Amino acid sequence: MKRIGILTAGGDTPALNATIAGAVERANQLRIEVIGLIKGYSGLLNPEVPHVHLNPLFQSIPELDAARGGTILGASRDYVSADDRETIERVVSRLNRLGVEGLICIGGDGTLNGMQAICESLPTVLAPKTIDNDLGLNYADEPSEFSRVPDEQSPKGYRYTKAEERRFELEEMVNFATPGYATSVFVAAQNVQRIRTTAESHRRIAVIEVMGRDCGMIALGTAFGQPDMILVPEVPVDPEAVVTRVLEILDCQKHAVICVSEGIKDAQGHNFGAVRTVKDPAGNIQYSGAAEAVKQILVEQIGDAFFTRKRRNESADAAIFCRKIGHTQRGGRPIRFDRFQASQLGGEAVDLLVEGRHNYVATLQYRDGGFVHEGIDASRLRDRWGVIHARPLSRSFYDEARFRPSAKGVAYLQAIFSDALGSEDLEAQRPIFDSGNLIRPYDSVNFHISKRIRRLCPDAG
Ligand SMILES: Nc1ncnc2c1ncn2[C@@H]1O[C@H](COP(=O)(O)OP(=O)(O)O)[C@@H](O)[C@H]1O
Ligand SMILES: O=P(O)(O)OC[C@H]1O[C@](O)(COP(=O)(O)O)[C@@H](O)[C@@H]1O
Repeated sequence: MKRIGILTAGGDTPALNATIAGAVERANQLRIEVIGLIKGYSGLLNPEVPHVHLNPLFQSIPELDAARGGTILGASRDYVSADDRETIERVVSRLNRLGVEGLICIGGDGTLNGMQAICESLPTVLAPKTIDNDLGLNYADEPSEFSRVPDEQSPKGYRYTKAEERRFELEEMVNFATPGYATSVFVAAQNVQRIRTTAESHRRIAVIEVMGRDCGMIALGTAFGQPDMILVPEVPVDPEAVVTRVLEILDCQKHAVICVSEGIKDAQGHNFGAVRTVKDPAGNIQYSGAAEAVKQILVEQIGDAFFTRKRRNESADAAIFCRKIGHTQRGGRPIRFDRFQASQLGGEAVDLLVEGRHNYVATLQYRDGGFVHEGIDASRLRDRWGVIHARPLSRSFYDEARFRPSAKGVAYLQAIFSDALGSEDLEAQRPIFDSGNLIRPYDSVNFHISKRIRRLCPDAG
């Protein structure tokens, strides 16, 4: 194999450049050229296929820095339909014209679905990414637990349901954690800590919303910031139980911090917040307002009198505030766990292509108290209809009565985070007060990369 392509698709994470850097480093050792494809699948759909040679003379370009968040290649959510054979053939012929003999897609479950269309014509490997940590399986036979049930509300006329999960050991998990997750938990947990002291001083209730779509992994990880309660999408939220617990907490500490995952649901499966369909045939939806919905319940159930009687704010509305951590969870420098594991998985993806694997996934496995990297056939992640489902947070990781991680959840988090941060991560915070920041404009990597971008002469059509 002389030349491979690499792209980053889906929502970005802080660890994408680390994965690219790891892949390029391994390719340098093997003397393979790496062509970076700009803006995910969008670049492949563009007849000019904007691209960058990432390792001229088998040396990484200086813009590629594993410690820099985001992706120097850009990312998008453009859809590649497996049914549109004409477009797929054009995409493959463009990659052939570029001399690309194998493709690494850095992405999550959506990216893997998109990759399926190409893998029949070109060897492809997925290097995982997603802050949501929903790419993988809790145990190998999990896909067989999904069934289809009729649903008139759904455009397809059906939806998927999952049987009760079985007991499993942590070592059975397929893709234990995904690069990007650790940094987002680091950011979210720090935010929880920061919001805590102001809620405490002013005797208020803070409702903090974190990302994750329908997976409560990020919310679970915020336990490191010691919120009083965590609400996750996998466990239906019972408003009465939430109010009771909040009152108990207020009774002993006069304030409360609640962390809610953006996708939390009630017993009927309805989302607490608003669900907005985005123009993405992949079916991605955007959640918003889960924290506000929880606040509303508390305002109505606890009422103004409770707060005024205790001279804690003039109303329930004033006493309860919401904060959405938002895209700060996806941005900035990756912490050591993400930098290291992302680079390793990037390298593993190159090795898998060189071994001649088609449609494979480079995964992180937990074995004997440490991590190993392993290639698996992507079909292992599919159910009997060929669908890849987002991995849910295992209910065994969550203590429903205490709204906290269970003992098993604690063991899972410890495995990832006990050595996740390096002293260099703390040192990297120092330059924030560099007085040069006050006078120098931001030096955008896009500006430098755009000088390196090359294009194919557009093909017919
Ligand atoms: N079933 C599918 N078929 C083709 N392309 C898909 C499919 N699902 C997702 N994609 C595409 O893969 C890319 C990444 O998907 P997305 O869901 O945004 O992120 P992630 O890979 O993190 O799950 C997007 O460009 C999306 O349009
Ligand atoms: O950037 P957008 O389009 O607002 O997307 C927000 C979504 O992206 C994520 O950060 C990551 O999603 P993907 O890994 O599926 O790309 C979700 O947690 C969140 O719901």
